[in-house]
Amino acid sequence: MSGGRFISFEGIDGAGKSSHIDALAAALRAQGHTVLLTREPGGTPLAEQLRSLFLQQPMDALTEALLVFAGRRDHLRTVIQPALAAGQVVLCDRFTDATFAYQGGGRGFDATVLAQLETWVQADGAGGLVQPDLTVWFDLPPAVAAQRRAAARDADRLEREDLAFFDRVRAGYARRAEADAQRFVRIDADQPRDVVWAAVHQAVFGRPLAAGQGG
Ligand SMILES: Nc1ncnc2c1ncn2[C@@H]1O[C@H](COP(=O)(O)OP(=O)(O)O)[C@@H](O)[C@H]1O
Ligand SMILES: Cc1cn([C@H]2C[C@H](O)[C@@H](COP(=O)(O)OP(=O)(O)O)O2)c(=O)[nH]c1=O
Repeated sequence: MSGGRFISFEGIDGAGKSSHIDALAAALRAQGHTVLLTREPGGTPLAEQLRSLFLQQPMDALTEALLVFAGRRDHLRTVIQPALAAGQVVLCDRFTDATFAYQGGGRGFDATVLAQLETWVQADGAGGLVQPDLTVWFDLPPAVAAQRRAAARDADRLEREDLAFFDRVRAGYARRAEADAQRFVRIDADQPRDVVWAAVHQAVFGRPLAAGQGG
C-alpha cells in the first residue's frame, strides 16, 4: 500500500520521547526524506479537539478508548495513510500501543475489545492492518519518569495517576513488545540524554552515530 515508513515513539509519560523526536525528524530530513511529524491523541483538527477532551474531562476507560480510536481513524485516513502513500516518513509520538498500555494496562480494560477496535480502525483495505513499521519504546522505571515530570511540567489528567498505574502501563508496553518483537525496539531511557539519542539513532538508521552527531 505504501512506499513510506511509519515510525512510532512510545513510553510512559516523562520517558523522554519529546526530547528526541525533533532531532530524529531533522536527521531523517538531512538524509533527504520528507518527514511528517505528528502525534496521538491528535494529529488532525478533529483529533486535536478530542485530545483536549480526553486530557481534561473525567471519563471511564471505554470512553477513553473510543475517543482515542475515533481520533486515530481520522488521523489515519486524512493524514497518515496519504503521507505513507506519498512515500513520506511518518514519525508519530504515540500510536495504538499507547491504548493497549494505558487503557488496557493502566486502566485494566479488556484487551480483546481494544483489539477489535484496532481491527476496525486500522483496516488497510487489503485484509491487513496499518501498523508502524518500527516502534521505539522508551522504557524506564515509573519513579524516575515521575521525578522528571515533576521537575518539568504540571500534570495532566493521566499524569496525575500514581506509580502503580504507570507500573501497569509499563507492563502493558512490555506485553505489546513481546507480542510484536520484530516491530519494537526497546531503549533503556534511564540513561544520559546522549546515550538515549545514540540508541534512537541506531534503532532507526541501523548503525551507530558518527562522531559529532549528538542529538
Ligand atoms: N535522558 C534524560 N535524562 C534526564 N532527563 C531527561 C532525559 N530525557 C529527557 N529528560 C527530561 O525529562 C523530562 C520529560 O522528558 P520528555 O521528553 O518531555 O518526555 P515524554 O515526551 O516522554 O513525556 C523533560 O524535562 C526532559 O528534559
Ligand atoms: C495515544 C494515547 C495516549 N494516551 C495518553 C498518554 C499520555 O498520558 C496522554 C497524552 O500523551 P502525550 O502527547 O505523550 O502527552 P504529553 O504531551 O503531555 O507528553 O495520553 C492514552 O491514554 N491512550 C492513547 O491511546
